[in-house]
This record gives sequence, C-alpha cells and structure tokens, in this order.
Amino acid sequence: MMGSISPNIREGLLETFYGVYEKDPDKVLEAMVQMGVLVPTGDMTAVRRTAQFFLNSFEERLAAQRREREMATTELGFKKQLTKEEKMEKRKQRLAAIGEDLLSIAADQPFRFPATFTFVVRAFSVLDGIGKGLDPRFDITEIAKPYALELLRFREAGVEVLLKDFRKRWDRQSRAFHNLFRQADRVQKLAETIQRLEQGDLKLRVRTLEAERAFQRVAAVQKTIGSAVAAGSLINLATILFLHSIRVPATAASILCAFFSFQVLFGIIKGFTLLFLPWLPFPPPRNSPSLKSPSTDFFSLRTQQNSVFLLPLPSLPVPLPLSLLKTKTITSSLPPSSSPSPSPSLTRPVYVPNKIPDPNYVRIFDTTLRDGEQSPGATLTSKEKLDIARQLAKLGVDIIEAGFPAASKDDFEAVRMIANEVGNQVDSEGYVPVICGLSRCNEKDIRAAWEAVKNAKRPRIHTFIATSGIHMEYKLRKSKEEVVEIASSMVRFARSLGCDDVEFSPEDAGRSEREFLYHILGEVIKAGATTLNIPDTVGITTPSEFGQLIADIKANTPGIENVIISTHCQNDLGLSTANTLSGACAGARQVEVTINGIGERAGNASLEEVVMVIKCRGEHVLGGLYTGINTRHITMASKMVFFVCSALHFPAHKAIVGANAFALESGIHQDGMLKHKGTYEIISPEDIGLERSNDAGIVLGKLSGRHALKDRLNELGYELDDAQLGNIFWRFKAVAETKKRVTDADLIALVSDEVFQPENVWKLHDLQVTCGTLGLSTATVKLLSADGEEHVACSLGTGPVDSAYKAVDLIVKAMDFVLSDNLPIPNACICFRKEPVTLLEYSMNAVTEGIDAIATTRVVIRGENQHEPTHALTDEPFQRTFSGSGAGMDIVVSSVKAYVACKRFEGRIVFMPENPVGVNGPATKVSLSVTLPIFQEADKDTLCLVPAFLPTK
Ligand SMILES: CC(=O)SCCNC(=O)CCNC(=O)[C@H](O)C(C)(C)COP(=O)(O)OP(=O)(O)OC[C@H]1O[C@@H](n2cnc3c(N)ncnc32)[C@H](O)[C@@H]1OP(=O)(O)O
Ligand SMILES: CC(C)C(=O)C(=O)O
Repeated sequence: MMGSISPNIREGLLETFYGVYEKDPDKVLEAMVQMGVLVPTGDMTAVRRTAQFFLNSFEERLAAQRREREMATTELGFKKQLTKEEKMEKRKQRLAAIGEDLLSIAADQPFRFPATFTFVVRAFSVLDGIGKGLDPRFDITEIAKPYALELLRFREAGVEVLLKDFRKRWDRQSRAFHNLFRQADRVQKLAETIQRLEQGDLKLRVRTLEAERAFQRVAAVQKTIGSAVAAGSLINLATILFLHSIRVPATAASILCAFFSFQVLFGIIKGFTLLFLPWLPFPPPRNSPSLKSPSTDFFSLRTQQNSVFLLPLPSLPVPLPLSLLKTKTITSSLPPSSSPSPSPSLTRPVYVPNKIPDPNYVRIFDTTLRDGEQSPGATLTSKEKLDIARQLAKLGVDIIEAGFPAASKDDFEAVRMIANEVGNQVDSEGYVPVICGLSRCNEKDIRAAWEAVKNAKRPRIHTFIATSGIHMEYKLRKSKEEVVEIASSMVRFARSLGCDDVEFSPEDAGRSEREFLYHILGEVIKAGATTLNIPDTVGITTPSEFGQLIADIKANTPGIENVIISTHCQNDLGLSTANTLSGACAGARQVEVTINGIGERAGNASLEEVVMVIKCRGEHVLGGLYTGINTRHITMASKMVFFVCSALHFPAHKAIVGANAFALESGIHQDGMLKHKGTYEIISPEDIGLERSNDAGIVLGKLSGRHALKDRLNELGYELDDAQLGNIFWRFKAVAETKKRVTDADLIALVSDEVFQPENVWKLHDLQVTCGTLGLSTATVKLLSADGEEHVACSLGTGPVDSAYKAVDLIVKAMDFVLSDNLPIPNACICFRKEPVTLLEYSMNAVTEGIDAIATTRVVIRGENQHEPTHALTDEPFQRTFSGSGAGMDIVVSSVKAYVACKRFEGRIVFMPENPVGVNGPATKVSLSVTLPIFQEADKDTLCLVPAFLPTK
C-alpha cells in the first residue's frame, strides 16, 4: 500500500492542527474544506456549530482534567504522580470521549473523506495496529507528540509550507492593523443599520433551517404513505377484477398500482436523501437576497442556529410593529442607478409658522380635502374626509387643508372634527399636522375658518383674494387699492382672533402684475401673514416662468425673508408638477399638492409625483431638497382617495400610482428587469408601499384566523378595533370560501365597505333575483331596519338591479309612517316620509381580477322633495346628494348594498301634532326614543321640522 500526501493535504493538516490549538472553528473549517474533507455548501452554519461544539467539548475535557488534578492535590496535600499505566488509562478515556464526539458528529454532518485523507487515516491506524501487535503499550500519540511540538515551533516543516504560513500570518496582522482604523467606520455602519431597522427601512426575517428540513421530511413521508395505501388498494382491486375475468378494468388498476408503487419508491429515496444527506444545499428563501436585484439595498447576517435576513420593507411577510411604520424619521433617496448603500436619514425640522430651521426642507401642504374636493364628482362626506385626514397624517404631510369651513355646515363640521382628532395626535417625535381652513377675505369666512380649526394643536387660517387684473375687474369689481386694503385688514383680523399661523394667497398670481404682487405681498407680511402662497390658479405658466415668478417675488418683496413662500399650481396645461418643482428650486419651501392630483378642472400638482421627484432627485439635482413624507403610505392614500372619489378615474399609466406604473409588458424591458431592476425601474414599488406580491408571506385563505387578517390589514395601513375586525372577519371568510386566495385589493374593498360606511339605517339581509331574456326580472329583498325588524318586499323591474332597487323602495315606503309613543310631547309622533329620489350616479369597479373578483359599487342619489338643509352662511336651501357603496362578489348584491347604504338619509323625522292617520296611510307603532333638541326647531304648520336626523334607540 503506497501513497503520498499532497502539499495541500499537508498544509491542511497543519492548519487543522493550528485551528484546534487556537480553538478557532473557522480555521478548522477552512482547513477541512481545503483538504476536501468538507464539502462547502451554501449554509455552513450547522457545520461551524459542530466544529465549535467539538472544540468546546475538547477544552472542557482538558479543564475537567485540570480540575480533577487540582482537587486530588488539595485532598492529598501534595501532587500525586500517576503511574505510566494510569496515565495511559486516562489518555485512553480522553481519546475515547473525543472519538465519541467525532462519531456523533460524523453521524449527521457533511463529512466526506477524500482518498488521500482516507489514506492518511488508514496509514495511522495500520501503524497503530502493528505497533500494538508488537507491544500492547504502543501509543501512536506518544510518537506523534514530538512532531506536533516541532510543528508548533515551526521547525521541520517544509520551507514552502512555512513561507505560506508566514504570509498568511502577515496578512492577518496587516488586516488587524487596517481594521484598527476601520473600526470607527464599522461601528458607524452598524449604528446606521440598527437605525434603519428601528425606522422600519429594514425588516428582519429568521429562517429555521432545521425546522424547514423537518417539515420537508414529514411532507415526503405523508406523500409516500398515501401512495402506498393507494398502491395496496389498487393491487387488491386488480386481483379481484382479474379473478372475475374483468380484464380491462383489472389492467387499468394494475397500471395505476404500478404508478403509485413508483411514487412510493421515489418517496423512499427522497426520504433517505433528506434524512441522510441533510447538508445538500438548501433552497434559499423566495425573497432571499440572492433573488433580489443587485440594486436592492439589503444586509444579510447569519447566526449559529438560523439564517437571518435583513431586507427592505415591505417585501417580507413579517409584520412590522405599527410603531415602526409610524416613524416620522425621514429617509432621503438614492439616485436612481446608485449601488446599494444605506440612504442618509434626515429629521423633520421643528415647526415654526414663518421659519424652517433647515433651508432644504420642503413643507408638504395637502389640499386634497379642499381643492381636491372641488373636483367635479368628488364630494366627500365628513366621515370620508376624516378617514383621508388620518391617512394624510400617516403620510406625514406638514399641513392638511381640511376644507372651506364657511362653505357649509357639513364642511365646517368636517374641518372641526379633523382639527379635534387628527390635529391633536402628536406622535412620539412631536409630529402633528397643521390643520388649515380656507376662507375668502371677509370676516365671516375667516371667523368660520378659525372656529373650525382653533382646537387643533397647530391651527392655520388660509385667506385669499384675487390680484390679477381680470379677476379684480370682472369678478371682485374692486380696485387694486381696495384689494390691498381688504387683504391686509383681513390678515390682521385673522391674527387678531389669536391665530399666529396665517397664510395669504393672491389668487391668479400667475397672471398678476409683478409690481402689484410685490406691493400686496409686502403689505400682508406687515399685517402678519406667515406664509405667502403663490397660486397659478388657471395653470397657465410654464416651469421657467413660474420659477422666475417665485424668484422675482423672493428678490423684490419687502419682508419676504420673514415668511415661507409656497406654490399652488393647477394642471390645466399638464405642467403642475413641473411648475411646483421649479418653484421649489427658486426658493419656495411649501408646496401645495393633492393626492392623485385631484382638484378643480384638470386638477393640482399631485403629492405623489412631487414627493417622489424630491425623494429620487432631491439630493442630486434639486440642491438637497427633502420632505417629511413617509412614502410607504402613498399607495394606500391614493387608493383611499380613488375609492371615495370613484367618479374620478385616473389612467393606468398615471405616474407613481397608476395601475401600470410598475408593470412591464414588452420583452426587452422584461429582459432588462430580470437582469437588473435598475435598467427600467427608477423607484422601487416598496418605496411607495406597493406590494407587487406577498408570495413569501402569509397567504390569506379560508383557514386564516383573525390574527393573520389583522396583521395583514395593519400592513395595509388599517387599524381596526375589535368590533370592526369581528365584522370584517366573517365577510373575509365568506370571500375566502369562494376564492382560492384573498388578495390585498379584496381586503381593501371589504374594509372600505365595512368600515368607511357611515352607520346604516337599513341592512341588506337577503336578496333573490331572477332575470334573463324570457320576461321581466323579479327581486325579493329582505332588509333589517335599525330596530332589527325584518321587512320583505318583491318587485318587478327591467333588470336585476332595477327590480331589487324597486323592492328596496317598497320597504322604505312601507316605513313611511311610524309613530313613537314615548316622545316627550303628548300626541307627538315621528314619521319617515318616502320621497322620490333621483339616481345621480351608479358606478361599479371590479377591484380584483378574474371571475370571482370583488365588485365595489357606488351609488349617489338625491331626494327630490327633500326639506333641504340650509347653507351655513346664507341660510339658503340647497339640495344634498347622498352616496353609499357596497362590495361583494355578486354584482347585484354589491349594487343593492350600495343603494341601501344611501337610504340612511331618506327618512326624516317629522313632528306631527295630530294623529297622523290619513296623512300618508295607516301608521305603524314603533318604539323610538328621540332626544328633545330635535324638536326645538319644530314648525307645527309645515310638519317638516328637522333635517335628516336618525333616532337612536
Ligand atoms: C381658486 C379657488 O379654488 S378659490 C376656492 C373656491 N372654492 C369654493 O368656492 C368652494 C366653496 N364655496 C362656496 O360654498 C360658496 O361659493 C361660498 C359659500 C364661499 C360663497 O357663496 P355665496 O355667498 O353664495 O357667493 P358666490 O360663491 O355666489 O360668489 C362669491 C362672492 O364672493 C366674492 N369673492 C370671491 N372671492 C373672494 C375673496 N377671495 N374674498 C372676498 N370675496 C370674494 C365674489 O366677488 C362674490 O361676491 P358678490 O356676491 O359680492 O359678487
Ligand atoms: C385659494 C387658492 C390657493 C387656489 O386654490 C387657487 O388660486 O387655485
């Protein structure tokens, strides 16, 4: 038996020896890989752990031995000398214990002994055997000891090996020296990583590889058992059929049996593979860094037990605590094609109305609820406004223009509600949005605005008057002097109310005379304005013109250095975003924008576009501008506004939030994306909170529970209370039972339907329709009234929706007249009067794909004979429209739900001094309790007393 030891095995043995000597598991592993003893796999964690275990165990044994000797010495009072036999016995025990460790390791670890190594081991064991045969006291370790000592002293080793060893040691020393100076950088990098974790820019995912392997094994065993049972049954069947000469089915059963037998065989092989070859490379997680584009910024760490991956939000399934999502720390973006490196974090400067401590910070003033609501078809209810305001606060907008309080009682109430709630929620970092109300330059409007916003932590009044020649002459019919006087006196009036944050806008500034602008702006600054907003009211300017306008105002307006300049760009020529950015570059530090760019006529500059341009290019091409927006809430905000303003559709190719904004159709683009996302994608969808898929995460289905549902909803930005969650849960279950997978869009539709609806008077209980081409459609509808009573009606119609709507009308009509016998006034009663309604809008969106998509329907109605609510200021009546929406997989059900939701406004309370029988058919007695204030406006002559109030039971 001849063989030689190659230099790399010699070097490896030497390194292993040093590794054990220095108790360095990495060195041992490296050496074993070098010798070919270990097969390097993707995941060496388990192997390293084993090496560490071995070294620890080795050290523990030496320590135990030392302790034993010391104890014996203490006991005896002198050091006991062991006989040679005793020494040998001890050593044997030690070696046996080490051997046991090695055996237990070898049983389940990826060791592969290469031929040369086997040769070395065999040579040693043969030598040991021969020695022991000649003399039982022969001990190969004793013989090897001097060589080992020599090796430790680097003597006798080949020059080549020693040189290499010296080089390695030199490299290590120089690295250590280098690291001494790099340590500060590393600590900084670590601190940054931790900070990103805290901010929620990174998520942590832990994989338990052992558990995953175990699950794989269990699955393989289950499958194999199933196949074995099937094969057994089929062989029995085949035999019985064959004995009864039923040949063809017998042959079929035999073939099937053979198929399942193969499955069993395959399963057994797979089971063995998983059991005995656990070191086979384990598949990386689906969202693992290796599958991510190189442009994605991530960190990956490994622990001894598990693989730990840090990935950017929100591509991973691990739900981040809401507290992290709510962070208001600002992250500026990387340039589009940059290589991965953590982006610098910036903090929002403290809020001072007329000053921004950081000259690069741009305030985001959101006017979705004011200018946005001026979009035809975008009327919002107070509840919808409040929901949007909450989302705007999540986004981190600096100022929310909540409405025009003088416009109506409703708008006043909405602004007041927002100021009270959203305007008082100060987060842990001191952030709370400014709540602003718009007013014309007159005392009535300004007073209403102040009354509505004054309870906010940071209230602002925004007052405006037109300054262009055409507006002053034809609309206001006022001279320049009059306009200046009105403007400055009204700003002064606003300040006199106690408001120290007053914004002034010279309406149609884009077409106003420059000198006049400088003059009026100077005057309002003197009067106490803190922000000057420069509106391009008709969207006529181009970016260079608008930028010049801002620059000129900045250069020529007296006192301008004491206020913030703002932009407000309409989109009539499609230039609003460009103009806004041009204004910011010229010195504006507040930009007025709306979600999805909604607004009067062609809309406004869109928040998402302006914010994302600043995020993507602020640092590199906009001189370092940045905002305080948490862009991950953009998608949610956009969807909310889209949902409540369903009449306002935006194109699929809308920048940032359009359905196609991150979709790729053509092959060349797809190819580029697959190779490197940066080839076509300048914004990562995760940056705006868009999840293209949650494949790696929780898949919600019919077996999911409330926790999973709540987590997912939290990730989508909804924080539901228990009652709301309980309601949505069963609807979610119903959807999940019909659909294979409930998508985020399904959930959003369900939540919008369940949570964003105001309290309904009527509830759809059951619905049955028949329709087709053979005759008229019929519908049977069962509604539940507020007091829980069931009402059923049937009707014919020209289609399923029409017949169902008519049946709903029949029920509501039957309830025309109800009496209450527990009113505080004798003989008084309440009646709900049926009124003809006009259906103003009926729109339906399939929010998800496929035949089982959820359809959301929105219906807007107007009561024709209504006793109209009166205008807040003019006291003139106006006709109100009411909307309702419904969601469901059945489009007729969804439509009827939406219609029923509108019906909450139709009933009205009427004070009837006399017995109402004969007024509108027989009265039904019900038990309702109503509070006295409802009757304060009683007008006994007209019978109609109050606007649509709903009695509470
Ligand atoms: C450019 C913009 O987006 S500005 C904001 C526009 N938004 C809205 O108008 C929505 C809310 N508006 C409303 O509800 C109503 O228009 C109200 C309640 C404000 C006023 O209603 P009304 O009193 O009926 O007045 P109406 O709207 O018909 O006419 C406006 C009046 O205000 C005057 N006016 C217009 N702008 C201003 C101003 N900035 N400051 C003072 N007066 C003004 C007009 O000259 C006109 O006065 P006149 O009646 O003496 O001719
Ligand atoms: C009230 C002002 C800011 C306005 O909306 C406009 O001029 O477009």
